[in-house]
Amino acid sequence: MIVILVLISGSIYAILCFCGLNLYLKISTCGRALVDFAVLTLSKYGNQIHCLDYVEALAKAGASGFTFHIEVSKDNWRELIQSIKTKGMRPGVSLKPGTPIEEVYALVEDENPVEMVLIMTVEPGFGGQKFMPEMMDKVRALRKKYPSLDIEVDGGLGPSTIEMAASAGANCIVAGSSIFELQSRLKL
Ligand SMILES: O=C(CO)[C@H](O)[C@H](O)COP(=O)(O)O
Repeated sequence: MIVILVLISGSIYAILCFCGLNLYLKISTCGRALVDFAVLTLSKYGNQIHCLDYVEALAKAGASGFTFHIEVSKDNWRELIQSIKTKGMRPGVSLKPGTPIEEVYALVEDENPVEMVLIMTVEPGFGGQKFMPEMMDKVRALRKKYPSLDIEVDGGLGPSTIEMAASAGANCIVAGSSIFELQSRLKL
């Protein structure tokens, strides 16, 4: 297993890579510990991932949010949301670029709903990919339907794309390369 930990301006980013699976932990220390966790289905092992297996460990580690991919949770998302909430974490659902936005509506409208939707604006796998502007249709559809929902976008976000995402209705972004590249430029 490879673990990469990076500290920038008080925020810790961790990436764990093992068995063909990448686990991304975003840890922010603004006020209280905040850890968002996403199981990304990038490899041939993707369909064998059981998100439920990770809930307890992440809660024990201090996570306050747990985001799972709908593509690997179609059969058990209700159980997963319940388990995440029982452990005191905030449930979120993520979807890959090829997954229609309609697939998350049931999770947002359920009596025990997710509290955040993460729209991948690149294929899950690695940083440095090109932002997919066509994903903004999903953001717009979601924002129109759910005015107060937290909508996060992840992939290729930076100074040239953030405005597109914000005006489509996203209120949270994940930025990797644009921050790290800036850091390296500042060190030169
Ligand atoms: O998790 C990802 C891909 O799987 C993200 O796209 C990544 O963490 C953000 O990086 P970047 O800003 O370089 O696109």
